Amino acid sequence: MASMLTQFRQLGRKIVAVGRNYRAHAAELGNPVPKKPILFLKPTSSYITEGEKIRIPEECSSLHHEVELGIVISKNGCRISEQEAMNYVGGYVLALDMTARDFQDEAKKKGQPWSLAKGFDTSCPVSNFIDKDTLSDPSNVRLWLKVNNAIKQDGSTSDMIFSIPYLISYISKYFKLEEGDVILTGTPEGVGPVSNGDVIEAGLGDIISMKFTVE
Ligand SMILES: O=C([O-])CC(=O)C(=O)O
Ligand SMILES: [Mg+2]
Repeated sequence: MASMLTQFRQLGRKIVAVGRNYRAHAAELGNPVPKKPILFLKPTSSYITEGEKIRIPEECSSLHHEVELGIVISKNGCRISEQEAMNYVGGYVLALDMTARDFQDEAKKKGQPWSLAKGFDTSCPVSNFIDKDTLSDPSNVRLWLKVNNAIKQDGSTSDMIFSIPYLISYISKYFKLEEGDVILTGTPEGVGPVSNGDVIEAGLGDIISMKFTVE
């Protein structure tokens, strides 16, 4: 189970993240609903696994949690059709797209990239690898997140604007997808700040849960 995770870390494959894929999350930050997927990359050096701590980046005053379903790609492909897309899914991973919201707000205002806001060390905590068969319907699964035991995010992947097959097809028009790549599919509403000492617990239905401490 964990071997695939170790493998995608060692391969150093890319993390392609999708922004604003849930209407309610776009709305809560005052952003328009996108007509096309918004894509950004996180470096593989941002991965951490349970036992490692989330570190608030230097000079960040608003570190936000975003719980997301991650798709792990099983084979290389370009220009994958929507019909073929699910054949490229090797499994799933529960992920946090930790975001330095103040950095992102500043970047948005200045028309600058989000790399620092989204790609700093420890910004991509992930669960153990989830086998494809364990998650029979990725298009309808609960995503939840608690901070210090208080529920903050409680959504369903059924509210995604762009479906998993659509995202795989769209992304692969521009980026070659490779074995071990991870696609982060966006966060539902309820994002918010965390502080030093907070414990973040997140889960995918009752299939998997994970815990990370902010330090
Ligand atoms: O920072 C944002 O709001 C965009 C994003 O990653 C998401 O919607 O998951
Ligand atoms: Mg996100």
